[in-house]
Amino acid sequence: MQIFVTKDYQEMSEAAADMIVDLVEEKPGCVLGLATGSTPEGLYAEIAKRHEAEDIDFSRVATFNLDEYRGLPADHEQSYHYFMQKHLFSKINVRPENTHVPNGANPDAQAACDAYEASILLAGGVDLQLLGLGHNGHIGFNEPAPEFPKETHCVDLTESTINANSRLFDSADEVPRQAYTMGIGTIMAAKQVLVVVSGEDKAQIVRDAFFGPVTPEVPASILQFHPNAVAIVDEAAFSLCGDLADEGCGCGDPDCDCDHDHEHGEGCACHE
Ligand SMILES: N[C@@H]1[C@@H](O)[C@H](O)[C@@H](COP(=O)(O)O)O[C@@H]1O
Repeated sequence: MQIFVTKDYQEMSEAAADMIVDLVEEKPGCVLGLATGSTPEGLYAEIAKRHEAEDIDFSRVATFNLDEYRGLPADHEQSYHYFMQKHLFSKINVRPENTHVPNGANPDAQAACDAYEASILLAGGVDLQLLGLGHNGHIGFNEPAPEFPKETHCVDLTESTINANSRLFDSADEVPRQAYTMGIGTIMAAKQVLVVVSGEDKAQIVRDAFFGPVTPEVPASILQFHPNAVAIVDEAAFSLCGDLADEGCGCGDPDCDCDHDHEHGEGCACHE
């Protein structure tokens, strides 16, 4: 796993948007796996800006979101359908029929999840899967568990996730208790994975997930085994990992040989 450390949230968002835009330019018919949460908002804004300024074409891109709350229809303001529409889909020229989010309005969990998994396979699999990181190490809505769930499935959300996500609802009581999410197997099948993490409140989980033992109790730790995983983490989120980086500026890249005498991202070999 390659870890790049950026000065702040804005620099993290720009670096992640660059990776996604580069892929779309190289492979106009690529399949993007997308994520929700506060962390990707900045990078979606950057992508929208690049689309506008440089006419980046998304008309052949297909997208698959990681997850959706069970029981929320697509037009519910807290649904992930709505989030994606607001932050990205309405701002780029992606075709609505090419955007996919699990169908939270389908009460038949097995049918909704099986159909979603099949549609990813039919599209040829995900080229690049974007991920945020939950405070307990969840990715998508794969919560800490005794084993790694493989395919898209229905999950019971943990109290900590319900509380963390209640900031977006009127109260914690309104947060759905279940969600449909890609499984860890679905995520690991993506050709490339890009995790974005920002903020001091994520510092402990960054250390546990990216440097600790690989265990389903920290679902994101499995990404250490992905053959092409990149994490872009801001300094605040990386602040408990400095002693674990092999050498150099603390970015975690073993090939980095910079000399600490500069700001992250400036003249540092690992940011080129
Ligand atoms: N299901 C989403 C995850 O996909 C996301 O990564 C996580 C972290 O969100 P944030 O970026 O707001 O911290 O929250 C939610 O639970």
